Amino acid sequence: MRSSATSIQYEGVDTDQNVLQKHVMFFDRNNDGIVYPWETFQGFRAIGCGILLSTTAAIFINLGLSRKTRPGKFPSLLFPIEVKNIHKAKHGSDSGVYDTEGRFVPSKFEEIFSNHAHTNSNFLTSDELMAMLKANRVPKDFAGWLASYTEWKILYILCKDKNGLLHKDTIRGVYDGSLFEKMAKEKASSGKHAVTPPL
Ligand code: HEM
Ligand SMILES: [Ca+2]
Repeated sequence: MRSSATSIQYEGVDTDQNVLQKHVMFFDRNNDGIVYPWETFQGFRAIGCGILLSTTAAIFINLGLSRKTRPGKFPSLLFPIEVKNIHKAKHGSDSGVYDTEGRFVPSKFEEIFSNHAHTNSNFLTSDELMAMLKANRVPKDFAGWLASYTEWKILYILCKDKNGLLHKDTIRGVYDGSLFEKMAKEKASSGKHAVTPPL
C-alpha cells in the first residue's frame, strides 16, 4: 500500500514513517508490497544501470535483506523483501537520516552538510563523502561499513555532476526515492541515444 500516514513536509520531503518504504517502493515494480530479485534487477535497469551492476545488486540486496524483513517467517528461496518491514533491514554505520522506524530525520540530513560539506554547503566532493563514511563508522561493524560504502558509492557514481560533486537535492531525492523516478524518466526519454551506463 502506498503512503497513507499524515506527513510533515520538510522542503518537499515527507518525514512520515513511510519514507524508507518510499525509497524501496520504486523497486516494487508491480506494487504488491514485495520486492523480488528480478524487480530489483528491473529497477536498476530502469534507472540506467548496466546488466552487471543490476544483477550483482539484485543478488546481494535480496539475499542480504530478505530474511530481515520477514521476521519469524520461513526463509523463502525467492528472496522476497517485504516493503512494510524495510526498517528492519537498517544497518549500522549509516548516517542516521532514517530513524529506526524508517522516518526521515531532517536534523540528521542537515548534519551531513554542516559536518562534511566544507567546500560548499550545497554539495559533497568525493573526499568529503569518504570522510563522512569514515566518521559514521561504528568500530568493528564491518557489515555496516560495507553496506554504507556501497550505498553511497553507487549513488556517487550514478549521480555526481560533471565536476564530481554530489548535490544536496540529489541526496535528498534518494531518501524518498523521488530520485529514482527522476532517473527513470531521464533514461526513458533519452531512448536510443542513451549513453553507456556508468556501471
Ligand atoms: C541505485 C539504487 C540505490 C541507491 C543509490 C541507494 C542508496 C542509499 C543511500 C544513500 C542510503 C542512505 C544511507 C545512509 O543514510 O547512511 C540508503 C539506505 C537504504 N537503502 Fe538504498 N539505495 C538503492 C537501492 C536500494 C534497494 C533496491 C533497497 C532494498 C530493496 C534499498 C534499501 C535500503 C535500506 C534498507 C536503507 C536504510 C539503511 C540504513 O539507514 O541503515 N536501497 N540507500
Ligand atoms: Ca513486487
